[in-house]
Amino acid sequence: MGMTIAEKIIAAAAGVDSVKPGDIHTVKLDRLMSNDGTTHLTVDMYNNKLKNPHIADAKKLVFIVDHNVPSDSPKTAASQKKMRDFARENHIDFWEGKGVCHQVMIENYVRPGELIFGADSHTCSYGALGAFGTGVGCTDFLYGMVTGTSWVLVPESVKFNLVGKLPEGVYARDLILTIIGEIGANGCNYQAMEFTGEGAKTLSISDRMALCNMAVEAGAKTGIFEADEKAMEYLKEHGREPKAVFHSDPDAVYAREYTFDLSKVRPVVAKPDFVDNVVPAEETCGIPINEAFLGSCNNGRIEDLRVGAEIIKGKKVAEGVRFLVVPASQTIYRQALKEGLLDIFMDAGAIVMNPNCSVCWGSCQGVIGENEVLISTGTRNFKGRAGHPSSKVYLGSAATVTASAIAGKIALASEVK
Ligand SMILES: CC(C)[C@H](C(=O)O)[C@@H](O)C(=O)O
Ligand code: SF4
Repeated sequence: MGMTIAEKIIAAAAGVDSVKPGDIHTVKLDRLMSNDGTTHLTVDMYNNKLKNPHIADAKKLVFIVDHNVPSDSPKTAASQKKMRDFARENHIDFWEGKGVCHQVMIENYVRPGELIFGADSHTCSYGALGAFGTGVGCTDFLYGMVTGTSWVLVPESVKFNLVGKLPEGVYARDLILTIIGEIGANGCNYQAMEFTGEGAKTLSISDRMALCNMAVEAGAKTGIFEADEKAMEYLKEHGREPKAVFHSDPDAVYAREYTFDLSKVRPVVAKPDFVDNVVPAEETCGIPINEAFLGSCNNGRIEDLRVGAEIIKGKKVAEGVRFLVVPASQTIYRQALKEGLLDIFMDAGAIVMNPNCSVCWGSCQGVIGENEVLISTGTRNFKGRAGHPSSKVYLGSAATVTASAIAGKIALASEVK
């Protein structure tokens, strides 16, 4: 029986010829990533619960401080110190303030064909480069750290056949929100969302990241693209070689197949308090906002900043509105600086922040108050995600977020021209 890319990666990690959905395999992990959301808990378990604490292979571990950076309280400072000290003592790659973990991973580590566990739900982003990334809790992370292995229940794959090309002014962000709106927040529970077809080839690595990153918002175990020429080019630019390049077999079995015509996608917005509460952006136009956020591992890349800068150039952020612009990594920050994008944002009255999760995580920067409204390029709009339980989060593309910052209410880019 043929296998999908996801199945082939698991088979290789398990050292077997073939796997099928429902099998449970012990797998060798290529890499493990953990951030300041939970690493202190892992370190506590490591120090207090294990009889013989040791690390299988420190070279496979990456610790990244990105959620609350710079730290915002004595409590986070203490957790981060624990993480920092542990990384130093155990020779673990450590990043702090360099960017959102998934962006740092894609820029510096991820290789096609790898199996990567991250103590963060959006680890599924790594499928943009043809790797199988998935989120685990810190107990599973600890097991992987100590043994270098873990177990995987092979997921079914679901095929998303993409045809056509996204129209001008419509983005991968609109596409993934459209997909999630259609299939629902449980639409691909514990399945691998494989994005394929001619339309997939038209998408940049940044677009592919935006798609795979939000696979977990449809309940998926991972999101994945085949590593094609674009992925190889990205790897080359970043000085890396693939581990293995897998293609799905023509007779691979899928639980379901969907076709999405990219040319028919339009700007959409996910209304509070669920990511699948997706409507045409027009339906939300006019809703007053207090804050707009352009950033996160979903939409804080240079491509997104370019979209925002082009819209806001020569214009001003609406009075009384905070517009937070947060490049997803320092590399992106420097590039935006070089291209003059940060000047454009600052001239317009935006607040440009250091690379971090910012208000996507909602505990460090830009936290919103009672009954306030945020329009965001972050990943989630759950109740209280960005601050006060009565506050509301709308999710839209970089274009919609920037246009809304200018208008002071949810708006389409075409309205602020
Ligand atoms: C802090 C972390 C564990 C969490 C996640 O798992 O995704 C966060 O990144 C999020 O986006 O909600
Ligand atoms: S940017 Fe948002 S989704 Fe991404 S890791 Fe940070 S909090 Fe999670």
